[in-house]
Amino acid sequence: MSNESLILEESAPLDLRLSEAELAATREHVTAFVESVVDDAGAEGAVLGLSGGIDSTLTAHLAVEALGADRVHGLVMPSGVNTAGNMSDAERVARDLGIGYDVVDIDPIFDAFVEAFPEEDTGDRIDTDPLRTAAGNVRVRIRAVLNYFVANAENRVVLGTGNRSEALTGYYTKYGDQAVDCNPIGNLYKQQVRQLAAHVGVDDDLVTKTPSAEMWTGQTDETEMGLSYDTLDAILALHVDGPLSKSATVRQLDVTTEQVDRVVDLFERSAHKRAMPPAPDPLYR
Ligand SMILES: Nc1ncnc2c1ncn2[C@@H]1O[C@H](COP(=O)(O)OP(=O)(O)OC[C@H]2O[C@@H]([n+]3cccc(C(=O)O)c3)[C@H](O)[C@@H]2O)[C@@H](O)[C@H]1O
Ligand SMILES: Nc1ncnc2c1ncn2[C@@H]1O[C@H](COP(=O)(O)OP(=O)(O)OP(=O)(O)O)[C@@H](O)[C@H]1O
Ligand SMILES: [Mg+2]
Repeated sequence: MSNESLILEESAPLDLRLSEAELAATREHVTAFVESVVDDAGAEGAVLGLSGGIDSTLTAHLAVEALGADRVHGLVMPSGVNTAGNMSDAERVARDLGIGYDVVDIDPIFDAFVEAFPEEDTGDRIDTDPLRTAAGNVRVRIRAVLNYFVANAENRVVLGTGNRSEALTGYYTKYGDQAVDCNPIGNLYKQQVRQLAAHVGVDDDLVTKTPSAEMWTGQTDETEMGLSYDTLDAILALHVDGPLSKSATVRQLDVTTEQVDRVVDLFERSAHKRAMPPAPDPLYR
C-alpha cells in the first residue's frame, strides 16, 4: 500500500493537548533549560536556523524569552528548493522577535558539493531517489556547518529545533539538523509544539502551516512518512512511549495494524540515529 493511501485511511487520533497550567509550566521549564545550557557552556548566546516552520519559530520565541533578543541570532538559509513564502516567514519571525539575523544563500555551496561528487551523471539523477534524498541531506548538513561557523566565531550554542515525534521516528538528517547542542522542544510531540506555539503567541498562519523539511520541491513530512502527525503522535504516545500492545493501540485509536507497524518500523530503523556511533568492545586493556 502506498503512503498516500495510508494517509486517507486514518481517523480518530488521541488528544494529547496540554492544559493551560501545563503549557505555562512547560514554557517556564524550556526557557530555564535554554538559559542553563547557555550558562553552563559559558556562551554569550545562541544561534539557530530559521525556516519559517513552526519548530524553529517556537524555539526562537522561547530562546528570546530565556536569553533576551540581543543574545539570539538567526540564520535564514534559502536554497533553490525553498519557497519564497517560507523564507519571508523566517525573516518575519526574526524581525518580530527583534533578533539579529543573516540570510545566507546556500545554493553556491550546494553546487560545489554536487560538482565535487565523483560520479559524472549526477545532474540527470538528482531528482530521483536515492540521489534526491542524498542531495537534500547535503543541504541540511550545509546549514549545520553554517550554524557551527557562527557558534564558534561568536561563542554561541546551536539550538536544535527537533521535537519528540521526529526524534522517535528518525525523521531528521543524521549530523544535519540533528547536529546541535540541545533540543529545547525535544520532549514535545508535534501537536504539542503547535499548541505551545499558539500559547506563546506565534501567528496563526505559522501554527497551522503544513510541516515540510523543504529538502526538495513539494516535500511534506506527512506525505513522506505516510501518516499525519496527529496519528503518528497518538501511536507514539500509546505504543512506542506508552504501555499499550499493538492490538490495543489499533482498537483504541481506530487505526490500522499497518499504520502501527509503520511507526514501529520508523522507530526501530532509526535506532542508530539516537545512539553514539558504536565501536567494537575493547579486546585488550
Ligand atoms: N543501522 C545503521 N547503523 C548505523 N548507521 C546507519 C544504519 N542505517 C543507516 N545508517 C547511516 O545513516 C544514513 C542515513 O541517514 P540520513 O543520512 O539521516 O538519511 P535518511 O534517514 O535516509 O534521510 C533523512 C530523512 O529525514 C528527513 N528529514 C531530514 C531533515 C529534516 C527533516 C525535517 O523534518 O525538517 C526531515 C528526510 O526527509 C528523510 O526522510 C545512511 O546513509 C548510513 O550512513
Ligand atoms: N531554509 C532554512 N533556513 C534556515 N534553517 C532551516 C532551513 N530549513 C530548515 N532549517 C532548520 O532545520 C530545522 C528542521 O526543519 P523542520 O522542517 O523539521 O522544522 P521547521 O521548519 O521549523 O518546522 P516544520 O517541521 O513544521 O516545517 C528547522 O527548524 C530550522 O532550524
Ligand atoms: Mg520545515
